[in-house]
Amino acid sequence: MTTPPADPWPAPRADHPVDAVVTLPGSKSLTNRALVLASLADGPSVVRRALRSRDTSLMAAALTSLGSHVDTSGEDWVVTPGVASADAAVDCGLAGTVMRFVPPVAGLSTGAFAFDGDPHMRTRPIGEVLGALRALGVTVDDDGRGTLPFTVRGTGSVPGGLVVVDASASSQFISALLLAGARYDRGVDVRHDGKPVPSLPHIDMTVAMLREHGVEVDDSDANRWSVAPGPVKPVDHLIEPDLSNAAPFLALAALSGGSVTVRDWPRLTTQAGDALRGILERMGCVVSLDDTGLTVRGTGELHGVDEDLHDVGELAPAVAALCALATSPSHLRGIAHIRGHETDRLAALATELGALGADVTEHPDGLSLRPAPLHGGVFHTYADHRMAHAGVIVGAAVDGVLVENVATTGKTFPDFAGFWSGLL
Ligand SMILES: O=C(O)C1=C[C@@H](OP(=O)(O)O)[C@@H](O)[C@H](O)C1
Ligand SMILES: C=C(OP(=O)(O)O)C(=O)O
Repeated sequence: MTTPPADPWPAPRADHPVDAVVTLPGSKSLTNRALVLASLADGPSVVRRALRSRDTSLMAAALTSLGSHVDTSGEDWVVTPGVASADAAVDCGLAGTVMRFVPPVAGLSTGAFAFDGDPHMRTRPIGEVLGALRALGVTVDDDGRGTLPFTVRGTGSVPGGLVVVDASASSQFISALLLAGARYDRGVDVRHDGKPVPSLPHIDMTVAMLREHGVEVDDSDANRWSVAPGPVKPVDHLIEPDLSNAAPFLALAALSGGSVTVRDWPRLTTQAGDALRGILERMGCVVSLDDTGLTVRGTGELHGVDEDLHDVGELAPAVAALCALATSPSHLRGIAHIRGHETDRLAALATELGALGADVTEHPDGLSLRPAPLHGGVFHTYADHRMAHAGVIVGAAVDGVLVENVATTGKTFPDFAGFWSGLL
């Protein structure tokens, strides 16, 4: 048992170039997709090197409530599909993947499944998924606000078919319908109608994993994804390290002028975090990928950048923190949708970086930052793991930064504070 970190937590300073080789925990997005697909398969699957964190434990518990057996006792999790024998409550915590991916699966189980989550989760959007499920033949009871709480009444089968959604608030709306769609009587044909869908690499990840499970997916037209009805083959997945959670560690090399290697960085991946390679290079780092992993070397230069992060919005908090330390202005664009993440990340970043002296302007769809001297103070996280990452990045470069509720990193990274301190 690790001791909980102090709250607020004095973020350790990197007062020397940090040289480290790190092995990071598995990807949240890959683990939770692997668990969902395993629960829909026609035999048991193994999820190797599963991420053990709050979001993935909530997913395992949710799928257990729907009748699957999920053995999480070892490093490799074993999922045996099944159907529920009783009504159940599903706790989504603050996990978008649980709130969006599980209701379409619940329609295939039998019983009344009552979904709820953390207080902030009741403000994150889900209405488009609930509307789509109704159009596909699933009964959903809610109060009409399009948020938690709601109840899915599963009957053991879902007619499926064509559905139109506006997924401009979250790519997870599309992934959710695709993941369960092969098990619907007519499959699903999902069309997006609205402003551009954010985080497209995450939909590509869904499609790639469905294909690994033998599911036929047609994504040849923009804004349309069609999943043919059919069985989901059991597959053993080896989970890659979480590349988005690599951001603070690579940032440490960038800001301290050191060198950090993240072991087992895949040469080919569907993870959005892979975009860090280009972003850090544009900020002035030397980046190389070899058989050991990805190495980022800080050069002593940290340039500002102009980045459209629409596809990789989950990187925005860490990138914004680095931009606040850069020696030239930055503009981060295309990320209005991250206002619907664990907190309104644009408002939270503007407030918290600003409180430490950053010259930051909040725009409807992004942030701009100009060089300014930073100082210590309390950095609030709003229960958002990636806000905590932003706080520790600034704290590594600036004296006296205290990160409130650093333990919120447990959403996707066990004992983050202990691991981080171990490098400094
Ligand atoms: O499907 C997924 O695993 C995710 C999709 C993205 O969500 P949005 O499309 O809501 O940005 C991403 O930001 C989130 O961290 C994980
Ligand atoms: C947006 C995120 O999470 P979630 O899966 O809860 O949407 C995130 O991890 O940055």
